[in-house]
Amino acid sequence: MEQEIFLEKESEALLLKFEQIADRLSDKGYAIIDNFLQPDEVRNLLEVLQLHQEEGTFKKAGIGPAESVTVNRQVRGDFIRWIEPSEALPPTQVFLDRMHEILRYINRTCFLGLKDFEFHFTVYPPGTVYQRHIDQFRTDDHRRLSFICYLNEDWQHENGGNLRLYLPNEDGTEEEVDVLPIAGRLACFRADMIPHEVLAANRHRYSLTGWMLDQLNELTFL
Ligand SMILES: O=C(O)CCC(=O)C(=O)O
Ligand SMILES: [Fe+2]
Repeated sequence: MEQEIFLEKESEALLLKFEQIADRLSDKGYAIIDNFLQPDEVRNLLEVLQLHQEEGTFKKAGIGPAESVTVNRQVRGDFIRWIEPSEALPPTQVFLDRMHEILRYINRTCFLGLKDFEFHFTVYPPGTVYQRHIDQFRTDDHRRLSFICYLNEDWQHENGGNLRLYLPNEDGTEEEVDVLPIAGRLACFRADMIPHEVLAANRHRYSLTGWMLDQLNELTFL
């Protein structure tokens, strides 16, 4: 009985978060939601991330075949490990299920016609950055919304590593919003509209990064 009441409260709280995501995305083009992941979910996902590190399945992230490795490293210093849903470990599956729920909620409320998503685990070693960019960099790109969930326990301002969003004003100027990558926090934004960058941190910076797509995932490589 108590468990049921607890679950009800949990799903109410989650629904409230989905509402906030949808409202803020349509209103301002971005949303920052705290406690999107509970501390135990963060811990479990960190364990999976560590497991993937031990397996050696993280790869240096790329920015396109034309770039040289050195240029690439200056532009983007993270290591990534794509999630294959059919092979996801239980904590990752819980996370993917939540993303499915969000996708359905956003489609009901925002009419974006989202069809699928893709996510990877991400590690930024100390001192690495991702320079200013937009996630939907080509017109035939199917990324509509960017989602980042941070997994950094006990992260302080002194640790750096902010996500910096550049919000376009109507008069052509920009407003900067800095987001500290604290555990459980979700940052999401319009992939086609909002330039952003990752600033250097003095600790390893862990996250799950992904995109809501307007086409089924397996087709995006065609
Ligand atoms: O980790 C972040 O805060 C943002 C990552 C990012 O911009 C990207 O992977 O495209
Ligand atoms: Fe990005």
